[in-house]
Amino acid sequence: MRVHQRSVTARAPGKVNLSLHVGAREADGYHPLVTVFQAVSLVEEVTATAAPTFSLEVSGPGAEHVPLDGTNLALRAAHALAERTGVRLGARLSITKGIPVAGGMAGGSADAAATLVALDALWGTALTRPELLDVAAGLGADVPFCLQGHTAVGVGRGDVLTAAMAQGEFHWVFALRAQGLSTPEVFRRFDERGSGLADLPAEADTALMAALRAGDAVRLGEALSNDLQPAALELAPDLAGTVDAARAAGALGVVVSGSGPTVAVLARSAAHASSIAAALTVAGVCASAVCASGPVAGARVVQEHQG
Ligand SMILES: C[C@@](CO)(OP(=O)(O)O)[C@H](O)COP(=O)(O)OP(=O)(O)OC[C@H]1O[C@@H](n2ccc(N)nc2=O)[C@H](O)[C@@H]1O
Ligand SMILES: Nc1ncnc2c1ncn2[C@@H]1O[C@H](COP(=O)(O)OP(=O)(O)O)[C@@H](O)[C@H]1O
Repeated sequence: MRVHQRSVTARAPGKVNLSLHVGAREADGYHPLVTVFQAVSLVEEVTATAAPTFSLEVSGPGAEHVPLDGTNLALRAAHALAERTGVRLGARLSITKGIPVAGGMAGGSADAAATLVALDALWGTALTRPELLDVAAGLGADVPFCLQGHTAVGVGRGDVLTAAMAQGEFHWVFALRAQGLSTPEVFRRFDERGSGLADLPAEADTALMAALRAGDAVRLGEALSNDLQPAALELAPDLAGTVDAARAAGALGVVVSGSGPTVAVLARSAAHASSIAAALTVAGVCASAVCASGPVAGARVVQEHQG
């Protein structure tokens, strides 16, 4: 007889940094940031099933590049939640990837955020949002935003969040690169270039925040920026061709997402995004081009099975 265990499935979004200002490296190795995140409709799903010990399986695009050992962010999230709550239970975690691995879109962080939400429900630990955000911040700079979703300004390491006023739906094309970029390596190249010496702004760009409040995609496209982009382009010079091709295809704005190498391309509408994606694919300037929209909600439970 097959025994069905109780399980909970949670979904968490990837992100694009609409602007990313980076200051000089601090003693702890991290860089202070002023960034505006937008959560987008490329998502990860994590199913947590009751089990006496922890185990992990990963499927979907790029799954073969995801570590299955204790460094996996989903497993780290599970252990962090168990420690925080004193729970002595395990879980079988099954991740379905929809966010490019090592793509600058916070795929691993989304797995961690989805795992926290799924296990909080499965184990009945019922942490408050601030408590979950606190556990998330201990796992990585992007994890709190994957939990929160929508559009937000991030300062500190990018983990101190304030929700941003935004209206409307924005249409994106994400040009994916076959090989990812390592976030620490991009920050290292940023340091070598001496790029972090300019003063960090006190707050997020006024023009960008106004464009979000107005739901104005044209002005948002003009306001996109990323201090890590020159370092990412040095490490992956082929990205310059992707950026140029997206501009030539009529994009409202083009920016490397986070530490790259995914190139985020803002379009006027869903149909415009499809035509830009087709143009990038035909031009052969990326491994694939996927359409998505934002903002979307943060990590949340989407299904529960009672077992
Ligand atoms: C660059 C950004 C922009 O949103 O995103 P990604 O491109 O990774 O998606 C983030 O700052 C990345 O966040 P995340 O990937 O969660 O970083 P973590 O795991 O905490 O840190 C990985 C490494 O990145 C560097 N790091 C990260 C954040 C930060 N504010 N300063 C840093 O210098 C450090 O070298 C750190 O050891
Ligand atoms: N659950 C996970 N999914 C993807 N990558 C993970 C995961 N856990 C740990 N990693 C490691 O984190 C690195 C960064 O991956 P990812 O979060 O996808 O990209 P980025 O930090 O560029 O947004 C990967 O190369 C991988 O070694």
